[in-house]
Amino acid sequence: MPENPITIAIDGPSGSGKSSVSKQVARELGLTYLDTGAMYRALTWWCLQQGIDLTDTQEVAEQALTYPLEIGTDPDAPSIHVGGTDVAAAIRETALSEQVSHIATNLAVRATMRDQQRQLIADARHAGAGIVVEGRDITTVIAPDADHRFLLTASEEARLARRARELFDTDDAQAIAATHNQIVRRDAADATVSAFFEPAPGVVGIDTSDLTFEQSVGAVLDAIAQATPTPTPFHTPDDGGN
Ligand SMILES: Nc1ncnc2c1ncn2[C@@H]1O[C@H](COP(=O)(O)OP(=O)(O)OP(=O)(O)O)[C@@H](O)[C@H]1O
Ligand SMILES: Nc1ccn([C@H]2C[C@H](O)[C@@H](COP(=O)(O)O)O2)c(=O)n1
Repeated sequence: MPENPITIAIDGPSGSGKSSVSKQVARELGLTYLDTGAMYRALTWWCLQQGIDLTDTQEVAEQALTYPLEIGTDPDAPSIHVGGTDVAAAIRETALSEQVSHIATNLAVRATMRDQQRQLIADARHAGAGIVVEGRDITTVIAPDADHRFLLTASEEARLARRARELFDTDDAQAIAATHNQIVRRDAADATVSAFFEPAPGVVGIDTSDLTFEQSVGAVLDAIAQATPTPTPFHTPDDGGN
């Protein structure tokens, strides 16, 4: 268990690779992993289940305070339940992805999510575990004091192709067109409340457009290694420096 558990914050637009890269970085460094986007998705699922109008900002904000979320932080088995129901698959469905921005642009919801996410990070640290946290506002709002902060980017073309391949197993023109709402339209809405296209000062930007997945993970790990000072051996004044 690390004595001084680190926090690694990773942001980026849709399809930049932040979820898959963050999970792998957490595995390789033996850290826990928090997918904050899953929390917005889970609240969306819950509100839809309750028949709540997602544009009713006050009602949705009240649900954010009380919805029965349980989120696991094991990068090998990230789990998410709402009211005891496993929602891991349901929150990735296209229909839900196309509605989650109603929730993510609700400023009262964001304030509640900020408190909940900071508490989850604090819980991990108190348990002696480091954590990789990914989303849209982790480097800037949730954990601006994180030990390492990254913004993963990729060209729109690369991001559309990745998501099309994930959803349809092909990146032909029809698949790209069907993916447009989930990437371009959603990012445009989400970018009205968070800045995730350009790295904030002090945040390391990594363009993954022309990288393989493994190279993206390597770029993050290399940057962490370079920024981590190697301990210098301790010498007493009379040991001659040996
Ligand atoms: N160079 C790369 N870096 C990261 N992921 C890549 C790369 N090349 C291809 N991929 C693939 O692209 C997909 C990226 O999906 P991922 O869910 O990680 O993105 P995301 O940024 O978290 O998107 P969203 O915010 O919509 O969930 C994965 O299937 C991943 O394997
Ligand atoms: N810190 C965060 C995390 C996510 N969001 C928004 C952006 C998306 O519309 C939605 C789902 O995120 P994804 O699973 O696609 O990463 O939640 C946000 O605003 N802030």
